[in-house]
Amino acid sequence: MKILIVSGFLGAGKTTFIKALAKNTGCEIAVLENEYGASGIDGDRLAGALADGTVNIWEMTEGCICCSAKGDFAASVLTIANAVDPEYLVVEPTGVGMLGQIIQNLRQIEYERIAILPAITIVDIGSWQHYERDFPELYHNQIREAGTIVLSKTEHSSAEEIAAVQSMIREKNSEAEIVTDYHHLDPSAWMRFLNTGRDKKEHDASENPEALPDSFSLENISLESPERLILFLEELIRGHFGDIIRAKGQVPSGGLVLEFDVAGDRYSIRQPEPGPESEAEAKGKVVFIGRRIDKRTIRHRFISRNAKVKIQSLADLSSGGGDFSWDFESFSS
Ligand SMILES: Nc1nc2c(ncn2[C@@H]2O[C@H](COP(=O)(O)OP(=O)(O)OP(=O)(O)O)[C@@H](O)[C@H]2O)c(=O)[nH]1
Repeated sequence: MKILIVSGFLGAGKTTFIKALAKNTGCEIAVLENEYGASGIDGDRLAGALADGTVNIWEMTEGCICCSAKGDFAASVLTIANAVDPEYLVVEPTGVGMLGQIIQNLRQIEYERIAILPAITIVDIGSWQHYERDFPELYHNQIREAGTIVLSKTEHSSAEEIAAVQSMIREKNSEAEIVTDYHHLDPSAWMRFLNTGRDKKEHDASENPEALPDSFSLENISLESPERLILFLEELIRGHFGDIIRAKGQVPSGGLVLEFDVAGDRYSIRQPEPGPESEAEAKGKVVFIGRRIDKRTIRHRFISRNAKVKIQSLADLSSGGGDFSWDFESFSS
């Protein structure tokens, strides 16, 4: 089993890239997601996009895979190797995972049958300056420790914008291959992400990230109509609910189930690709990551039936604790 880590900051485009990788290589791929907050959002999106069932997906929501003190991550990878043994295991850390620590954790279980490939880091061309300024330790760690850097959201970027981000990357990592437009790669070129041979780089697991944001999630919620969702997201990107860096989810809205994403200061809404869960069964699940999140106001914007609320301090999560959840009634009292 070969392990490929696809890292990148919150909302950079990791899940989108993994979908494209699975489709374009046609290889047997399993995915291990480290998610925060409401479970199943990325898993549902991958399952919907790859509905033919050729990909196995697991989620770990109760801990950070950077944390070497907890053996859960390495143990989960070993279990997948022993029980399923896919040709490739793609690991998607949370956007606030320290890449050097994740690779060092995996080193403990590397042997002839488990090979770690050089990691990929996705860099969002529209947000790198902002995130590099606010989270330099974390951001630079993800760039320094990667073997390949893939730029995302470059469709409307100028040559100067691409050159500027390339020069920032080169200062931190002079050896990584930089892929500037993965959406237009030849099908044969996709295999180079998987045919790289083992990772030979030295990795630094000693670094610690700066204070991390918190996460707040709600499940079993809905909205009256699609218009309500638009109004809510407009308020969100204007900062009405705190300093939200990333939000995503799916919400039954009137007669439709809608999927939304907020990354940086932009939002998008779409209908989910058909997956294993039918529209009628689809439950509302939303997660917000940021600082000073106005949880009460957010909660009041949604209609809730036995809503499940979960709050995680991502900083505590990195050291293996700080995760708690309770039902809607006890939250309101
Ligand atoms: N235009 C454009 N949008 C993209 C691209 N990659 C990702 N996106 C959009 O960016 C948003 C976030 O993408 P995801 O793939 O969910 O990002 P992620 O890194 O997996 O997010 P987290 O796991 O929450 O950190 C979604 O709305 C995607 O459709 C890209 O290359 N171009």
